[in-house]
Amino acid sequence: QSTFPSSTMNPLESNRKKIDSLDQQLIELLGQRELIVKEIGIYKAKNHIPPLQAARFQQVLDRNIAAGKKHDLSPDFVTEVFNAIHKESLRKEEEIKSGHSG
Ligand SMILES: O=C(O)C(=O)C[C@]1(C(=O)O)C=C[C@@H](O)C=C1
Repeated sequence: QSTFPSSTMNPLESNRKKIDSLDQQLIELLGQRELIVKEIGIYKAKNHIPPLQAARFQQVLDRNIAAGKKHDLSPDFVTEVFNAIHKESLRKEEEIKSGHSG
């Protein structure tokens, strides 16, 4: 096994640090997105607009599949991630609509 200067991390450790930082950013961004979804949910509930907006979600998906390709992310992967995000958006907006959102 190769050794590294004691002052520096080995590549596994340093790459795991990078992943930890990126994961933290992902969570923060998802939290920010979710806050906006809550605002949309309140607006929709007040204005009798259904949570599910299939055409809008298709646009979101298409745009992010295209963006993902530039970063070497497969369309299947981007679709899975955004389906999961969308599912949570709908759960939140339905909760707000039913008045059980606290
Ligand atoms: O754009 C909306 O109407 C939203 O509520 C946001 C959002 C999303 O998470 O992107 C969520 C639910 C809709 O089906 C479409 C899109």
